[in-house]
This record gives sequence, C-alpha cells and structure tokens, in this order.
Amino acid sequence: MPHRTLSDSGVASHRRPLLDSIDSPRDLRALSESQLPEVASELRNFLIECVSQTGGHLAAGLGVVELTLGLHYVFDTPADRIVWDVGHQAYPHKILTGRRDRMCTLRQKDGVSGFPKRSESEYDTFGVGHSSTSISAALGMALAAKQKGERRTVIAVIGDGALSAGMAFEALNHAGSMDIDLVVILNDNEMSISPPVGAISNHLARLLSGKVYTSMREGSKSALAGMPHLRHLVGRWEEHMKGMLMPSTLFEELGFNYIGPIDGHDMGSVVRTLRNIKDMPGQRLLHIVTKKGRGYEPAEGQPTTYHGVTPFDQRTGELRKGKSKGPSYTQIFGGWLCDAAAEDARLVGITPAMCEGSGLTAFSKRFPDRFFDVGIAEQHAVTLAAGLACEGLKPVVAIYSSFLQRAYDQLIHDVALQNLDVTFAVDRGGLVGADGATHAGSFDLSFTRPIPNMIIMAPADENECRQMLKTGFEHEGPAMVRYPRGSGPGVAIDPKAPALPIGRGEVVRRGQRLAVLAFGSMVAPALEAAESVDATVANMRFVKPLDTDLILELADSHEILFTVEENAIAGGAGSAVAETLSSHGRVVRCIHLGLPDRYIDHADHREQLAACGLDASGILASLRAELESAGWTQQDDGEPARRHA
Ligand SMILES: Cc1ncc(C[n+]2csc(CCOP(=O)(O)OP(=O)(O)O)c2C)c(N)n1
Ligand SMILES: CC(=O)[C@@H](O)[C@H](O)COP(=O)(O)O
Ligand SMILES: [Mg+2]
Repeated sequence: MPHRTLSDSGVASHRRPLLDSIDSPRDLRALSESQLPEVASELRNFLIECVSQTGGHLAAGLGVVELTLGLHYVFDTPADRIVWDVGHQAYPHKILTGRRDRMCTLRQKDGVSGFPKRSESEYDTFGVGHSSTSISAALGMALAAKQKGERRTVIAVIGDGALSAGMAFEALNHAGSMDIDLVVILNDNEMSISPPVGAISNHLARLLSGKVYTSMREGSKSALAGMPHLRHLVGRWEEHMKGMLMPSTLFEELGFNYIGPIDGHDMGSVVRTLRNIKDMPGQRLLHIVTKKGRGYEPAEGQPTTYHGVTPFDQRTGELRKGKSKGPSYTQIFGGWLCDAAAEDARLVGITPAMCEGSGLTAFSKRFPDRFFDVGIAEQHAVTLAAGLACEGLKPVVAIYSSFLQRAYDQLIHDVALQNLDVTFAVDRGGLVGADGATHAGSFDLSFTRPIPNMIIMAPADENECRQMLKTGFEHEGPAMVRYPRGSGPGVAIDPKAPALPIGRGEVVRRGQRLAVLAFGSMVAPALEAAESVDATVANMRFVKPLDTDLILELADSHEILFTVEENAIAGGAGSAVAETLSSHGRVVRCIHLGLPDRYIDHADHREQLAACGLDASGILASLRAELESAGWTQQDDGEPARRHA
C-alpha cells in the first residue's frame, strides 16, 4: 500500500519515493521489474493529484499507466520512438520523461502542453492533438529509419476510438503491404469520449470475447509464451482451428501479426509481452485491454465526464465549476437543435464522436433515430450529410472548427459544389484556451470563405446564435454558424426570434471618424473599446455574403476602418472586407485585427486574446495608435480632435 500524507490543503497526497527518483526513462530502467507495480501506483496517484489541481485529460492517462511504464522500461526511448495517438493520454509519459516537476503548470501559459509536442521534449516524437495520425507518422519514421540504415523500434499507440478514423486504416493498409518493422499497440478500453460506435468497435468486442479466430502464427505464439493466464486463449484458438469457421482478425487480413488480447493493467504481462514482441520482425499489432479511468473510482465510473475535467476535489471527485456567465454557445446550439427537430421531422443531427462536447446529448436522447454519431470520422460525417440532403432530409453537422479541417474536400466537393442543404454548427471557432494550437479554430473563416454557395455567419451573442442557426437551417443550401468555446455576453434567448435577413449587418454604435467592423465574438470587446474613442461599431453578422452596402456606407462616412475577428487575419473576414473595398474603388485606410500568422500556445482564453490584442484593451490600443499616427488627439470628453499644427 502506498504511504499517505496530508498536504496543507488537507488533501491526501501520496509519498512517491520511486517516482521521485525517475527523472528520465533511464532511471526507470535501472529499477527491478518487481518494483514496477509500486511505480505504477505512485504514478497513478501523482497523475490524479496533478490533474485535480490543473484540470485536463484524466481518464485516458489513468488507463495507460502500466503500458507507459512498460514501453519506457522495455524499449530504448528516445532512440526507439513512441508515437501517441491524440496525445491526451500522454501525461504519464510526460511525468516519466523529465517533466514531473512541471506538471503543476499543465496547459497553463508557458507551462507543459496537454499534448506531446516536439519542441517540448525529445521523447515527444510527434506533435498531436487531433486523432488517428499515429500509425501514419510511425510508419513514416520506420521507413526513414530503414532508408537511413538505423535500427530502432517505432511504436504507434492508438485507442479503439481513434481506430475508427479513415486515416488509421489508410495507414494500416499501407503498412500491411510493406517490408517494414512496425509495432502498433491498440489500447482498447471500449470507450471513445462516449461509448464507441461502429462495426470496428463490434469487431474488437468480438475479439475480446474470443469469438474471432486468431491464427496464432509462430510470432504470436512466442509473444504470448510463458503466460499461463493466456492459455485459455490458446485453447480457444485450437477450438477454432478445428472448425475453421470463424473469421480471422481484421488486422491479420491487413498483414499484421496480431498478438493479444492481453490485460493492460497486469504489469508483468505487459512487460513480458513487450519484450517478446520487441525483436519480432515485421508488422505486429498488440491488442491490450485497459479500463479508462483505472484506479480512480469517479473516473472509472464516469469515464465520459472524466475524459477531460476542470480542477476537482481529489477526495470526492467533485468537479470545480468556474463561475458560469450563463449558457454556453454549445448549450444554445443544443437547445435550438431540439426545438428545431421537434418542428421539422426532416432534421437529422450528426456528430463525429463529439456528442457531449458539441451539445448533442439531449437531442440524442429525444431523437435517437435522427441522431448519428459516426465515430472519429469527420470526412465521412460531412459526406454522409450530403447523401442525406440528396434525399430531402435536412442534416445538421455539429463539428469543432479545428476538426472540420479534416473534411475540407468533403465540404467543397460533396456539399457546396452540389449546393446541398446542410447546416454546419461549427463550435470552438476561435482560440480555445488550454488545448492550445492543435484545437484552436483559427482558420475556418479563411478556409470556408472562398467556397461558392456557402453562407457563413458569426454571432455576436447567444440570441443571435440561435437566430443564425434558424437562418442557416431555413436556407436551402450549405450554411454555417461558427461560434466560440464557452459563453457569450449573456444576452437572453428569445425562442421566437426570427431568422435574420441574409447578408445584412447592423450598426450597433454610431461614432465618428473610426469605424470598427466586428465579427462574432469580437463585437462585445469592440463595443467596449469604441466607447473610449467614440468609434462606430458594426456587427457584421455575415462573413459571406458580406453586407456590401454597409461596408461602403461606413467607408464613405469614416476616415479609418478596422476589421476585427477571432480568426486568422490571413484570408479571414477582414480580407473579405478589403476585397469589397478595393473592388468598389474605395481607397480608405483599413486595419485588420485578428489572429497573427503564428500558432497561439495553450493558455487561458483571456490571456490568449490579450496576447493577440483582441481583448477590449488591445482593440482600444490599436484604435488609439491609429488616432495618434493620423494626427488625432483625444479631448477630455473622449471625442477625437484634430491636433493643431
Ligand atoms: C480528428 C479528431 N476528432 C475528434 C477528436 C476528439 N477526441 C479526442 S480523444 C477522443 C476519443 C478517443 O478515443 P480513444 O482513441 O479510444 O482514446 P481513449 O480516450 O479511449 O483513451 C476524441 C473523439 C480529436 N482529438 N481529433
Ligand atoms: C483530446 C480532445 O480532442 C478532446 O478531449 C478535446 O480536448 C475536447 O475539447 P473541449 O474541452 O473543448 O470539448
Ligand atoms: Mg478508447
């Protein structure tokens, strides 16, 4: 049993003599194998302590404690490469690879990233955050090693949820036909964020129940050798051999040597199996069975809730909720979706594995036959919607902005080019805080704007979000509403509020000389900034079609225009305004505020906005700088006045 002490806060904290001696995997490898279970216990407790204070991804990391220890114990990392899929389960890996003392800075400004990051450590072989890239990247590394004549093992660790994506199968398909040494570890916890879906998941379940024949090639037999608890599997194999009626595993059909399933929490089995497969040649896939949230009762019981958490009370597991300003945009969307579905039987809702995060839980319960969780398969989600629309249904695709990047061709080729009636509820548009650059919705306005037929809206507040969803849904063609993570300024919802006239913005503050053309989440800080310098502010509402009349009117009645958006400046809404001005022959100074041409690291969302000059004081500083350089000074009453020569 681990020793327990009480910290200042009264929270039980565990002594960790072994873990504290591990500053790198070399230290771990100096321990005896019999000490590993104790290290696992210390590591698990430390992980819970850390995440209870910082928040972050918890349940997945708890499930791979033994696997992580086994990998760093058996393989010669960092010379051997471990490629984590998604990377949300990599906190134990970070703790063992020299970042233990910095884990209290997890996902905070200048702190440890929540995902593997090449610039952070030589042990982070591949930057991740988005799912299902590990096998492709690992295959690339293995091929590079072969080309360069270097001997190393490359190991991809992929979850059963991540395995549902096309990319994973593209990589298996390629790898399976190559003359290459590659290890794929399938971490099967029978969970994605929510319960996994689909036929692959059913296949894995059949593998676990022993209903699929494993061919037990020589390699697999030797990998499992010396494991008495796995004898029953061999017995089953013999039974299957007699009948020869059972299908073999999908992985064997794809050219992999399938090994497993083994218990991923049995430290001894994990180490022995990894040792055995270490020197096997060719492509091998080790199937390990783990429990998401393992070792922490609240997380084992509610793996979806504890997938990603706010700070929590370690003793009770109770999550500490921040002060809520009101419903989040996600909740506004979820409420609208249910109301719209009740009114229109043609509405169907689609999510690529983000039911809870996208606000679809209530809809999935109320309208189970009209709800499609397609797994981590963004491309499929979008083309599925196109097919449904072809037959007269009205699909709503709920998708995070950064994950929509995966489905760009499907958006263009399958939906927009055919002008199909699909509504996109694009959540997490803009910076997202602690998840950092991988998850930031920095580009959606830039990459959707050039697509003909698209209608693109960005709400300034909650009620407008609902109105825009209604507008997009009623429009018979592709439309998207992009809204940020979290809550808005707190405007009450009017469920009866009408749809908006397409392509019309509105002036929300009349000032003089300076006009700020604000998009979506930037309307509120722009208004705040404008008060101090008496600037005009327009809520542009539509990125496409733009309100050309309004832009020209503002250009003609002001001396300097500003555009402001929570999207990359490059190619974004401000660029669209500039194109409109120049195509109408307006020569007016126009300053573009938005995300700069670099990636914004993890930090609190407010810190991120401030770093980009997109909070009220940053916007005000930009307005003032222009006033200054134009030779305008500010009078005491806040009105700008021409400086006397
Ligand atoms: C392309 C993409 N889509 C969706 C997500 C969101 N996401 C992160 S983890 C996860 C579930 C992954 O399940 P699995 O691979 O089984 O890992 P587990 O959490 O069970 O360990 C999802 C859907 C993502 N990171 N990337
Ligand atoms: C790892 C991953 O991709 C998700 O868990 C993501 O971190 C969720 O983000 P939200 O917290 O914004 O739903
Ligand atoms: Mg899983």
